[in-house]
Amino acid sequence: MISSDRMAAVDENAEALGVPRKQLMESSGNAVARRVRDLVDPGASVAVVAGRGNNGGDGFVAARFLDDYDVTVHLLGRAGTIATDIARENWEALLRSEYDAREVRDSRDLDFGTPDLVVDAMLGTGVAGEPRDPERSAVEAVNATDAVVLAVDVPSGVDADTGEAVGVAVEADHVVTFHDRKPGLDALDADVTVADIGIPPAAERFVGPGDLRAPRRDPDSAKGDAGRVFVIGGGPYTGAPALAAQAALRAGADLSFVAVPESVGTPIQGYAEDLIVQPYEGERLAPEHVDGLVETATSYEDVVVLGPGLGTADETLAAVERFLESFDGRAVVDADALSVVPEVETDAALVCTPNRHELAEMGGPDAADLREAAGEIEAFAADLGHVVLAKSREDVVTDGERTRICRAGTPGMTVGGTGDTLAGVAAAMLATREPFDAACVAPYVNGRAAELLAESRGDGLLASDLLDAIPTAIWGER
Ligand SMILES: NC(=O)C1=CN([C@@H]2O[C@H](COP(=O)(O)OP(=O)(O)OC[C@H]3O[C@@H](n4cnc5c(N)ncnc54)[C@H](O)[C@@H]3O)[C@@H](O)[C@H]2O)[C@H](O)CC1
Ligand SMILES: [K+]
Repeated sequence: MISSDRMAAVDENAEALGVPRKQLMESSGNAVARRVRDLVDPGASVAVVAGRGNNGGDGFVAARFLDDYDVTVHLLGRAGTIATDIARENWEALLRSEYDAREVRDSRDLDFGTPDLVVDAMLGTGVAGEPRDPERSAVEAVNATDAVVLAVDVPSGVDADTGEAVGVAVEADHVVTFHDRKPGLDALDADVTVADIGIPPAAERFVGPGDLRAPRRDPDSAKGDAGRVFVIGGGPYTGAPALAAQAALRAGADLSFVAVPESVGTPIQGYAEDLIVQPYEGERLAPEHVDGLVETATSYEDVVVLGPGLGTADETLAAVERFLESFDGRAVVDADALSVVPEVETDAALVCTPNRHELAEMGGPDAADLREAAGEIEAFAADLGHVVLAKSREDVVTDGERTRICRAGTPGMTVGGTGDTLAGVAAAMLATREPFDAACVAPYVNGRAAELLAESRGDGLLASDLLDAIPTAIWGER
């Protein structure tokens, strides 16, 4: 089962893996034609009713695979308004080869005769709202025929995710959908087949550029803002919390707060004027600081980063435990704070970011090759009840049910501090995405940032160099 958002992401990932959309469209159209062959005999009359998006493009391709049928193609609207290059190219291919392909410039001119079969290629996953004319009239005309109706991907007017129709919708007898079932199709009274269109499994398994698409968290629950990040770190170390907090800003967070012992507040503020430093008394985090921190994080719905530079003093780890016991928001847990997670009962939604050694210390698999241990890491995350982003050359991201691999990055990233920037990016992503999504995208962004600097910095890369490259990794290349 695959949602339309995820499908669009996978589609873009496939393109980045060298399987362009036009090729997928060719396979889709071919699959539609094969289904036509199953349903009606050669010589039968087939009307392809096509919209101006890629759903229509699939219909144009299908026509080329049906030369032993009596095919007419009806484009709803003017060819000049075809929305995508690949659909337009396939339309023009029909014209050049003298297929019977017509523009329907006015819905009153809609006349596709009395075909044996109608291919509904009007609207697919790109539909927004109820079908407007000419699609609306065409949907009604299709429903009024006696023809067998074969819908491409999803019956026009039906929402692929919910199965609902806001206005009119095609009453399809058959649906050929692509790559994987769409959740909305289960509700339909139609026979559904799934066609393999040649999307490599890697497009789903590996995090890619498609995953960077618009945030998928419910905009209402995000309160319309890009999030405040609250880094709880520092004491024995000062660089780590500052890197995490700055990376969060570079990845789109609105505000970055750093709660640190007052002994290190001044140097940390000195690193960057963009940070809002909130000092608490003493030289390290201790249980007496926790109630105030929980209250701040909770009242502002901050995404917390817990761990960078905290150290391993007993009272600090007791404070981490106490924090997690009473916090019920979203947090990235990194570094020294990780060892506490398996011991604690928490209502918080956590993204844990262990490296290989920290993973083993948490009770996860002790493996030299994390990718090979992906199954065990998934089982560990299921047990833990939190998302695990296990960092290595190939990161393993899992919520205990789904597991993905992130291959982005460079050898230069073994330098200290890149884990801190990752934690900050993950927090910014967690402000606008679900935890698993955030955990998939964060190492991709951090790794892409390093890739962008590979030529200029090589093995001399510093974690602080990544800060500048993070925005380009997210927004620059799209
Ligand atoms: N990987 C894949 O799954 C592939 C899918 N393919 C097919 O592409 C469509 C989705 O194409 P897209 O261009 O995104 O959208 P649509 O064709 O569904 O529709 C967009 C088109 O329609 C107009 N429009 C939108 N809403 C309405 C409305 N309410 N009334 C009228 N018109 C509307 C909009 O302006 C656009 O012009 C997917 O379903 C598959 O069939 C590809 O083959 C590639 C691989
Ligand atoms: K359709």
